[in-house]
Amino acid sequence: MTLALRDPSLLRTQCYVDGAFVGEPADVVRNPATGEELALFPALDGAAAKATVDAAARAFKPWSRRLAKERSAILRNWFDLLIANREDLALILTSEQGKPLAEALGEIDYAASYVEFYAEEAKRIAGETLPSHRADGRIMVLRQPTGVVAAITPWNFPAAMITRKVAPAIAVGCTVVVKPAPETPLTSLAMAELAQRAGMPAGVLNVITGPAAPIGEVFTSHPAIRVVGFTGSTAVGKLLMRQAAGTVKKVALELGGNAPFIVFDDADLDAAVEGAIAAKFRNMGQTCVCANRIYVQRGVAEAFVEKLAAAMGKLKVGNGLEAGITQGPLITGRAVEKVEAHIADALAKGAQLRLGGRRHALGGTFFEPTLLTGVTQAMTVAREETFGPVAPVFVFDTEEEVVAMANDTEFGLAGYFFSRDIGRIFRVAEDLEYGMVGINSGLISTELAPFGGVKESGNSREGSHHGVEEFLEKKYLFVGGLNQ
Ligand SMILES: NC(=O)C1=CN([C@@H]2O[C@H](COP(=O)(O)OP(=O)(O)OC[C@H]3O[C@@H](n4cnc5c(N)ncnc54)[C@H](OP(=O)(O)O)[C@@H]3O)[C@@H](O)[C@H]2O)C=CC1
Ligand SMILES: O=C(O)CCCC(=O)O
Repeated sequence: MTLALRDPSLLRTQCYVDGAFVGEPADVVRNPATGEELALFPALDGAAAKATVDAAARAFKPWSRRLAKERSAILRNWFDLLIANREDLALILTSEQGKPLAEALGEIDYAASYVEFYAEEAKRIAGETLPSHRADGRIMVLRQPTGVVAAITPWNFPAAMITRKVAPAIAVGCTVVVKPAPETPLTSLAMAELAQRAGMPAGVLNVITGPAAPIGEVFTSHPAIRVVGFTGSTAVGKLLMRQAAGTVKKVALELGGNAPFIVFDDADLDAAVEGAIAAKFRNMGQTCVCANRIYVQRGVAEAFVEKLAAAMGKLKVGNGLEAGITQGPLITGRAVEKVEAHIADALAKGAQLRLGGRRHALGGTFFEPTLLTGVTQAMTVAREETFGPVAPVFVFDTEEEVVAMANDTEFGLAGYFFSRDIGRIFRVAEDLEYGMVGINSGLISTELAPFGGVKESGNSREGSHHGVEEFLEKKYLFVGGLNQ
């Protein structure tokens, strides 16, 4: 299949290593909406991954010694090119990932916003002086780039999950090797092409594709790598953490969620429904911050469910490249099977099906937006991330009860609630064991805020001024002998 790109040279199908596009065609990337083959891309082995890390290690010293203002200018050029090419990038993204084109354009803008933010932040990395314990001495703290960073990213946000790791790392003087998900390599390679055009020196940003296990092994054992950044499943995050222990690397994890979405009886129900649609059905429910459990207070439960069903009835499933589509395909057949298993488990344990529940008539991996009621904590949907278009509604009576249910999970990424009671807003916000809480909003993502989780959902923050911390070491200098 050929994509109607304004700039066909953005369709890169080789890895980007040390400033050159390399590698032989091996694996297929397909359009999940049509099953069509889009391109072949390389499968680099562990030795090639090691050589790429070596190149990034060679590039580290010169890059870290460049003036912050120079690094900033190159990132700004990259941002400008990402925006100038947003239509082409979005077309590539929708073609390999499936999300509707309007959402893909939104993701490119979102991805670019991290590059813009950290281009600015590059110039604001300040150290400090501290009161000294000796009259003849001074204490200074330098903040220096950690070294080479490895980034392993998922298919659900093929652009934004890369820039929010790569941009802060490069801004402070680190160099980076990225392994994108095999479902979505083309967006990352197009972004690498634009980084090269932006003037990023060879070795500063590298993108390699290939089997995860040997590449992950190199990333977690190579002595030059100081930080491993990962967004993906909790199981793989734990594996990487174990592997990285051998060389005591920093491991910055952004893992799975099980987001509660709570509607109190004092909420604005229309706003809550709008928020639920945004939080549940963005990217077909394939987002780690997607609402996974919808808790509604008994007095408003039926009214909320009716309004939610009406809003879900307006969602339009289809090929994301067609006008008016709001729900693309799921990423793989495996993802469809997980959604089906969660629905079957809920129905077997007494839930009622209000809407959907089946594969969509379009076939492939398209799935009907599904509404379940009568859901309980005993069902799989209460415990595991569905990562699909299933809205399970639980009913609760009291604030204490719902906070306990919301926190009854090993995950702690995002939570949401709708209420107009100011006392409740602060009580519940403080009691929810989550890294991020959306209050009267179903959308919380922005480059301006620290994104990340607690418990088994992760251990780092991406975005805002906090997002550089993973990539900086503090070095303490003591200067003595000053009063002699
Ligand atoms: N937090 C989030 O945003 C995401 C959460 N998930 C959750 O995970 C579930 C499964 O999705 P899935 O795509 O399989 O997630 P994975 O965690 O398996 O994949 C995410 C990334 O990790 C890589 N990876 C897998 N195994 C290893 C390894 N041994 N060493 C290094 N890298 C590795 C993958 O590469 P490869 O595909 O080549 O194995 C991919 O690039 C979803 O249903 C969802 O619940 C998934 C994606 C994103
Ligand atoms: O699912 C994810 O990990 C990506 C989160 C997208 C966002 O930043 O909102």
